[in-house]
Amino acid sequence: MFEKVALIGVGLIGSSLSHAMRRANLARTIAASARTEATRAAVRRLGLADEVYEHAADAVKGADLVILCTPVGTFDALAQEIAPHLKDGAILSDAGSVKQAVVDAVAPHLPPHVHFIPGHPIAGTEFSGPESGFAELFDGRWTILTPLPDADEAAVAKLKAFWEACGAHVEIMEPKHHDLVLAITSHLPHLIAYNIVGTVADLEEEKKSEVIKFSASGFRDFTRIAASDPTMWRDIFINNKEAVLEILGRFTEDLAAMQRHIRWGEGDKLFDKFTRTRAVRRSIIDAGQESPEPNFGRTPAPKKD
Ligand SMILES: NC(=O)C1=CN([C@@H]2O[C@H](COP(=O)(O)OP(=O)(O)OC[C@H]3O[C@@H](n4cnc5c(N)ncnc54)[C@H](O)[C@@H]3O)[C@@H](O)[C@H]2O)C=CC1
Ligand SMILES: O=C(O)C(=O)Cc1ccc(O)cc1
Repeated sequence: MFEKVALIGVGLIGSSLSHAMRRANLARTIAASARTEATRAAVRRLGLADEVYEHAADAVKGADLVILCTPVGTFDALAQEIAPHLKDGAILSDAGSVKQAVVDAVAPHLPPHVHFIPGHPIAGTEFSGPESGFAELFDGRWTILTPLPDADEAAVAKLKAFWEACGAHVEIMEPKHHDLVLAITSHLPHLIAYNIVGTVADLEEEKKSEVIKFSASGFRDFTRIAASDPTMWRDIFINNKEAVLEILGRFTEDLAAMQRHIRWGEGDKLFDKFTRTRAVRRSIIDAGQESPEPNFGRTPAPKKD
């Protein structure tokens, strides 16, 4: 599909993209850039790229498709660095979890001959780094593309075909709409997990060890999410401030209502709420968005010897 694809950053998403591209034979050459020698050594050892560079500017030379796979807070500087080196007609995309801030950070640096089409695979795990990726990560999951209004249709179609060949379903959205949807479905749950596990982390030692000893699966599920990469999630909240604060406002109102129901013994109100939430779970399962196998698509494939 592409002569040369450049992956900037080879963590969970970059390495999974490499595996998915190899699986479907989507690139004749995969180039990658990674800042540290340790990551570059892992990339070579795992065969994740044919060309490995320290600097993004070197990796993008001659690439038909470039995908930024680093935390979103790095995109502004990276776009500045690579802009002069991008090939005529190259597609530049990304995997960042927020979209309007990415458009604002990247687009101003780009020359007109580059097709910038932001993207976001709604697939991941709490693991990071080049060893954590696997080819099946995107299978049956959504990737959202947020092209600008004047985007080249052929380039959008090509990037869509690329993600489909990586196993994903593709949807096109406005960046701001994406950010609001993801604030609800992904960013708020992560914030809640960081908060609940943070509350436990701040308990005095004796209580904390009891929580760990007797932790039920509900709390364990939160610890999985709260183990996600701190840099990545710091950048997501800082760059999706408006939508996260909007949805957090609603969340705190609903939480206060539940607090009231408990205080006043309004069991019927709690029962109604829990009945409605159960229906949401049901509809996710019916829509095929949750596999019967626990944590499918969120845990890495077993390591091969
Ligand atoms: N982890 C997840 O579940 C998902 C993450 N994303 C998005 O994909 C992007 C990548 O995330 P992951 O692969 O999970 O992260 P990761 O932490 O596994 O990998 C990121 C890589 O970028 C490198 N990096 C960091 N700063 C850099 C810089 N200034 N210049 C060059 N390289 C730098 C890191 O060393 C690391 O190798 C993020 O923007 C994230 O929001 C999207 C969907 C799911
Ligand atoms: O591991 C989980 O539960 C996730 O929610 C993974 C994830 C993290 C960030 C994204 O932008 C998309 C998916």
